[in-house]
Amino acid sequence: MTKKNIAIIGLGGVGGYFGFKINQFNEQSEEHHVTFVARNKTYQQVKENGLQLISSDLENNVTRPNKIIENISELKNPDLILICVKEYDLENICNQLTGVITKETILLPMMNGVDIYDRIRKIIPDNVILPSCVYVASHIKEKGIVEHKGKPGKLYFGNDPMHPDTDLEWITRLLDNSNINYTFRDDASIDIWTKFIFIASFGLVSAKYNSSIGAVCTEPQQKEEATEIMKEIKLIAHKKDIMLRDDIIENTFQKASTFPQTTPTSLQLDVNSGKQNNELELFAGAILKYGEELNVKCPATQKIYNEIKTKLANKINT
Ligand SMILES: NC(=O)C1=CN([C@@H]2O[C@H](COP(=O)(O)OP(=O)(O)OC[C@H]3O[C@@H](n4cnc5c(N)ncnc54)[C@H](OP(=O)(O)O)[C@@H]3O)[C@@H](O)[C@H]2O)C=CC1
Ligand SMILES: CC(C)(CO)C(=O)C(=O)O
Repeated sequence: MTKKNIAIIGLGGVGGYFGFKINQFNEQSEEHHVTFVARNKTYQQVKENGLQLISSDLENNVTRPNKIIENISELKNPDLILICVKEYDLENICNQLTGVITKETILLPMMNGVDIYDRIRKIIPDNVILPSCVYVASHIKEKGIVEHKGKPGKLYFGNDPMHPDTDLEWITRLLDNSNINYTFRDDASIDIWTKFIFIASFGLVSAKYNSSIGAVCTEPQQKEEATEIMKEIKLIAHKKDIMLRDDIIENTFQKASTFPQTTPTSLQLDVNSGKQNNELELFAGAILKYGEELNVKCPATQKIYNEIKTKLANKINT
């Protein structure tokens, strides 16, 4: 097989975990050419010292890519691009990508959210985009150093509904070789909504209370609020013909209880540190938008959205 050009954009919790694993395999096999795209301090740090991943999964926790660049415009003929950024950076990344992708470039966004495919498709009309979601508890410890806790990360991804016959064999082989746990399906939409029901409800409630995944599972008031948000998302999914399992809510709490109790969510960390760039719109904003379009009332989401907005505004003023 000819060498493929693989790019990982964003070396945070997700890119620093999945990108690390792909690069570590490639460092030994030299099968492909891997480029990391990072900016500012992360770029400097990884260029000088490599990317570091602290994880009990690993023996060797530093990896160096074939190339590290600061600007997407320096990418050359990419075959596969992993987009591992927060949602508020997505459009900016996609606009830059329009200048460097070829007809063959495949995009794999590794992000939370149920509207990511559509948002990329608006800017990049023809390329293959693989809908996906990921489970991993990992975060930036310092720029260029990512810490992973708990179970190995897992990727769910599926065919592009616009290009269902694309041959993805080389990508699944790459994931196998990189020891990445994944499930591939023809249609990944149920997996994506299943992740969304978890992360939107847990993210919003943990952000409001500055609590953890464990507290949302066990504190009665937090559990009740998360349950009400999940019910609203379930109704929306149903109206969109996404048939989530009947016991999705119990199942979500059950799955959440397998995370280390103190695991934070990134919305919680961002809101409580007063970060105005955060994924509130990706979660509550999207639920409210779908609710309005599909005539589903979402009082629980509306209430918590307002409360978090107020909390953020107070953080600016203090
Ligand atoms: N972390 C987790 O455990 C999980 C996260 N997710 C989801 O995955 C997505 C990614 O999250 P996560 O990895 O945590 O986010 P992080 O904030 O940890 O990492 C994103 C990285 O992207 C970088 N970045 C943004 N724009 C550019 C650019 N133009 N060029 C180079 N680098 C860029 C940021 O740089 P800088 O540091 O300079 O801002 C940052 O390092 C989100 O949608 C999140 O909700 C899903 C499952 C688990
Ligand atoms: C485990 C957790 C909550 C880590 O932040 C996650 O899966 C996410 O943020 O999407």
